[in-house]
Amino acid sequence: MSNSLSSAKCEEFIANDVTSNRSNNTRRMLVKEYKKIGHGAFGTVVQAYITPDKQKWYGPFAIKKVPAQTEYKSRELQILRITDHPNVVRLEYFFTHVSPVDNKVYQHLAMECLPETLQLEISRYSSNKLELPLKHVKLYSYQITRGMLYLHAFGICHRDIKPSNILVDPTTGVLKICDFGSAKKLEQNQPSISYICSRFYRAPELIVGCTQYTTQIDIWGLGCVIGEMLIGKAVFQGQEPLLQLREIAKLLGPPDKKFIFFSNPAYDGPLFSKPLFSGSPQSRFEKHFGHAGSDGIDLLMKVLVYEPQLRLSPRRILAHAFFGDLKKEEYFFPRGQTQPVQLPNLFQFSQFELQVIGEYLDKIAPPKNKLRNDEETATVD
Ligand SMILES: Nc1ncnc2c1ncn2[C@@H]1O[C@H](COP(=O)(O)OP(=O)(O)OP(=O)(O)O)[C@@H](O)[C@H]1O
Repeated sequence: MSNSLSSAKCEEFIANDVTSNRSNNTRRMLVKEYKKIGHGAFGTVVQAYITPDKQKWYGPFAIKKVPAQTEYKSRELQILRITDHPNVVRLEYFFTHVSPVDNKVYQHLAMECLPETLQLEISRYSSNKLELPLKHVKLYSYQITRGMLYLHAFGICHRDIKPSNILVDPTTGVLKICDFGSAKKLEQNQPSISYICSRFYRAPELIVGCTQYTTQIDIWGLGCVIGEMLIGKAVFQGQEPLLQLREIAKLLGPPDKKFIFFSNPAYDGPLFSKPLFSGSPQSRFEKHFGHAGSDGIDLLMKVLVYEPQLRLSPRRILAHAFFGDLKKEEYFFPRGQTQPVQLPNLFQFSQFELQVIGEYLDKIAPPKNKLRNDEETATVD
C-alpha cells in the first residue's frame, strides 16, 4: 500500500447509525481514519478505528466507502451480511455518512483488516526475481478454494477473482477473499451480464459473451491466480478484450467451435481456431508451470479448461493431490523468517462445509489422528 495512499487526507467524524453485523445493534460512534489503504473503481478503503465512548477503541478496520444507493454496490453489503467463513473477509460494522468533500452519501463497510493483498505478495517475490515458495502457493490456493466452496454452495459468484481482491497475512499464512462489489447470487436460467471480471482473469465463456454462466467462472479466475503465483505475472495478458481469447488459445490450444456456440450462439468475434503453437497443451503447461511439479500441472490442466462444466469443482480441487503436503505438515516458513510458524487451521470445517464436502472429506482432510486437537471436535460428528 503506497505512500501516496497513506499520505492522503484522513478524517475524524461522528457516525450516528453504526450497525454491528454481529449483534445487529445500532449506535453512535466516533470514527477515526488513520490512513488510506486502497482505492478502486467505485470508492476508497481507509484503515480506521471506531469508539462509542473515546475509551474503548475497536479496530483496526478496513472501511470501504462506496456511493450509497446504487443497486450495483448494495449487493456487496447484502452478501457480506450473510457470509461467515474463515476465508471470506468479515464485515464488522456498516453505516452511511455524508462526505464533507462532495456532500454525497457514502455506504461505509467496516471489515476486518488484513495487512496485504496477494498481488503485493506476488510482486514482492517477482520483483526480486524469486519464486513464491510452492508451500505458500499451496497454502493460498487451498484457502481461496475453500472460500469458493462456501460461496458457491450459496450460489454466490464473486465475479472478480484476481490477486488484488485476495487479502493475506504473510506472517500467519491466513487468506481471505474480499471485494464483493461485483458478486451476485446466480439463479438458474436467469441471465447475468457477461461484461464482468477483470480482463486477465475472465473465463473464456465471458469473453465470447455468455450470459448464462455459472460459478465456474470463479474457478477459471482461481486457475489464473494459481498460475500467477507460480510464474510471478498474469498468465493471460490480453492487450484488448478480444485478444484475451488469443492469449488463452496460446496455452490451451484453439477453442472448440461447440464451446463457442454453446456459450453464445451470436458470437461473431475472432475464433483463433488455428493452432498458434506446435506441441501438446501438456508440454506447454509443463514449460510454463514446471516449478509446480506434476501434481500442480495436473491441477492447472483440470482447472484452466474451456468448458465450464469440465472444470473441477471446489471440493474436487480441495481433494487434489497438489494439497497433500498441507495435510502432512503442520508448519511453514513465512517470508523472510527462519523460524517455522504453525499453519492456519485448514481442516476445521463447519457443519455446512461438511455437508457440501460430503464423501470427499476423506480425500480433503488428514486422517483423524493427524488433526490438531482443536480441530477434532469439529470434524468428528
Ligand atoms: N479488509 C481489507 N483489509 C485490508 N485491505 C483492504 C481490505 N479491503 C480492501 N482492501 C484494500 O483496498 C483495495 C480496494 O478494495 P476493493 O477491491 O474492495 O475496492 P474496489 O473499489 O471494488 O476496487 P476495484 O475496483 O479495484 O475492484 C484492495 O485491493 C486492498 O488493497
